[in-house]
Amino acid sequence: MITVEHLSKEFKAAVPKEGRLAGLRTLFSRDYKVKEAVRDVSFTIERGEFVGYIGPNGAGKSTTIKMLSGILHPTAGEVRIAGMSPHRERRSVARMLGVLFGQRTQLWWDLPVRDSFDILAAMYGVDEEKKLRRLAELSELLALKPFMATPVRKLSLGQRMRADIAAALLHDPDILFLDEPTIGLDVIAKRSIREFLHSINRDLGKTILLTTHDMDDIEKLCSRVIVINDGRLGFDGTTDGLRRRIGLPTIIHVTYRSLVSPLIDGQFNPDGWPGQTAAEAQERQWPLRLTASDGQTLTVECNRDQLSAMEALRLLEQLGEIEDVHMEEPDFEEIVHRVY
Ligand SMILES: Nc1ncnc2c1ncn2[C@@H]1O[C@H](COP(=O)(O)OP(=O)(O)OP(=O)(O)O)[C@@H](O)[C@H]1O
Repeated sequence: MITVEHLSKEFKAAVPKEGRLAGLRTLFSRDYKVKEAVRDVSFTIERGEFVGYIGPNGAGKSTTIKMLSGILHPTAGEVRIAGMSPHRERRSVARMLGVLFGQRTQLWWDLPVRDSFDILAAMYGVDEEKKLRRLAELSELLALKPFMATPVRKLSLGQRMRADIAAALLHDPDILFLDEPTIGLDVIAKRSIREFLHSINRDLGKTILLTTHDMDDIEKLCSRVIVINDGRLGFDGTTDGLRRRIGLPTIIHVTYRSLVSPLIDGQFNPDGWPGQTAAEAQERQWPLRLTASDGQTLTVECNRDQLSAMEALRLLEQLGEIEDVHMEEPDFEEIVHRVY
């Protein structure tokens, strides 16, 4: 559905001058600094995928989305949307795309929301009957009714974002590019937008590329994540794959009814685990690391790359009769920070 091959974008910016009339001299200067915002990025996205496109500030996310939607022309490389170039076949591609930049509205600030929808429908060639049907559906799903007659400047941020999402979907595009659709929203507004996005992906098969700094959005919505850092692609795979690659341990708290003490000096018995071979014990290849012991409760770290949760539990069972188990998966935000 979306193919990106060796995509790069350079920006030229005038080097600022200092001293008298600095602004004017910068304006007429021929000294440029080149910023490589996106460098040799390649990926493909299949129909119906929900992909997170993440990276730290200034990584090149918005620049990529602008190239994917034909707003910016790449310095090198190619983008294909359903086989078409968003730059050369802009009109045809625009019909397939809905784009949202959460930081900027595409609605008319002083006009009632309804009027903005009318203008957008006319721009996209959506006929009256289809427009009314789409608006009725979107208004129901995104609860737009109470503020359809309100000028955009008077909307709350959550209302404005819902109106902007409706605007991006008015012409029923197959693909959505969403740049920070939950920025600045409270927990409830975020949840309602997340649920809406999840349902249009799952039930209507919309292909979605989502850029956000909110790792909860990514974890809850995206099966796949692409990480970009300093313009370069750093990771492309599943969210689980990202967890495995970073290898932060799962923390397991086990409370025993009676503990067959595996501990000597606060460490696991160096003679090995029950069930461990002598050779494994000798090499001290402990599959779990003990981080705390408090009476009947042990806290251990388990590297899920080496050991599944079931295997870890089977081992822990051999130390005594288990009363309760609590597992803490590594925080996704923490994982992502390690990739940045
Ligand atoms: N029009 C422009 N002219 C010059 N430099 C630009 C321009 N647009 C973006 N840049 C630079 O390109 C780099 C990537 O910017 P981009 O907006 O794509 O990052 P981003 O990943 O979306 O960041 P953020 O998360 O902060 O929105 C930044 O260093 C930015 O300053």
